[in-house]
Amino acid sequence: MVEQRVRRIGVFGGTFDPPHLGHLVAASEAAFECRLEEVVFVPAGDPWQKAHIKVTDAAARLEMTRLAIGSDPLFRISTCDIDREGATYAVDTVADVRGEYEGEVELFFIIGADSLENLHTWHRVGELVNAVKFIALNRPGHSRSEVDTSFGIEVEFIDMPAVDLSSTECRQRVADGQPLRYLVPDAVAAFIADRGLYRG
Ligand SMILES: Nc1ncnc2c1ncn2[C@@H]1O[C@H](COP(=O)(O)OP(=O)(O)OP(=O)(O)O)[C@@H](O)[C@H]1O
Ligand SMILES: O=C(O)c1ccc[n+]([C@@H]2O[C@H](COP(=O)([O-])O)[C@@H](O)[C@H]2O)c1
Repeated sequence: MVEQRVRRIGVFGGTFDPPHLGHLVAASEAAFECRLEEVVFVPAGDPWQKAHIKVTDAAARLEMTRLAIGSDPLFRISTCDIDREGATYAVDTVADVRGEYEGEVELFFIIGADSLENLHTWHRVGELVNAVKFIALNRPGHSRSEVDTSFGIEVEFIDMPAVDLSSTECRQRVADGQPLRYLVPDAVAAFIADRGLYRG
């Protein structure tokens, strides 16, 4: 009997408002270092921890994420978090993405060091850490030592070439009339310009 290989899949959730080169490098490095056969980008429907800031509508963030990954065969999108009603919880993301595959898959949640520091505040985090392993990426200003791994989380740290860039900075640059050239894929910059996003 031929033994079935367990597929190794990365789950990369984010608000992606907008997606930028930090996200793409993080996904690519995680896939390479952890031998993932696919990375699923999952734009958040309702990122509840960002309720205090204005978040661009989900359809536009989804379209920008589609444009950002382009035709890269390693990347795909899941709309599960946008399709689900209510606050977006990673524990639901992981269950829904698992349901998109037939057979056994091993899921790895890709996360920046800044988000990892807040993991203890996430909804039903005990269930989440039992359901997935984490791949954590360095982010300027955040160090591994600040991460609490005491609650049973399995995490592999990857040292990617540091990208000192955030979606906040991208939005601010547009508001200030500065270019996004080479900070986001060209197609994303064109979409932002066409739609007049982030102009303040
Ligand atoms: N430059 C980066 N390097 C490494 N990880 C990143 C980087 N930017 C974002 N991430 C990670 O990608 C995931 C999704 O991030 P998100 O979409 O919130 O982008 P962001 O740049 O952090 O946005 P914002 O500035 O609006 O908070 C998070 O796990 C975050 O830590
Ligand atoms: O599950 C939670 O409670 C939870 C709280 C905050 C963030 N997340 C997830 O973390 C990912 C990155 O979120 P963000 O807000 O940094 O873009 C995205 O998939 C979110 O749904 C999840």
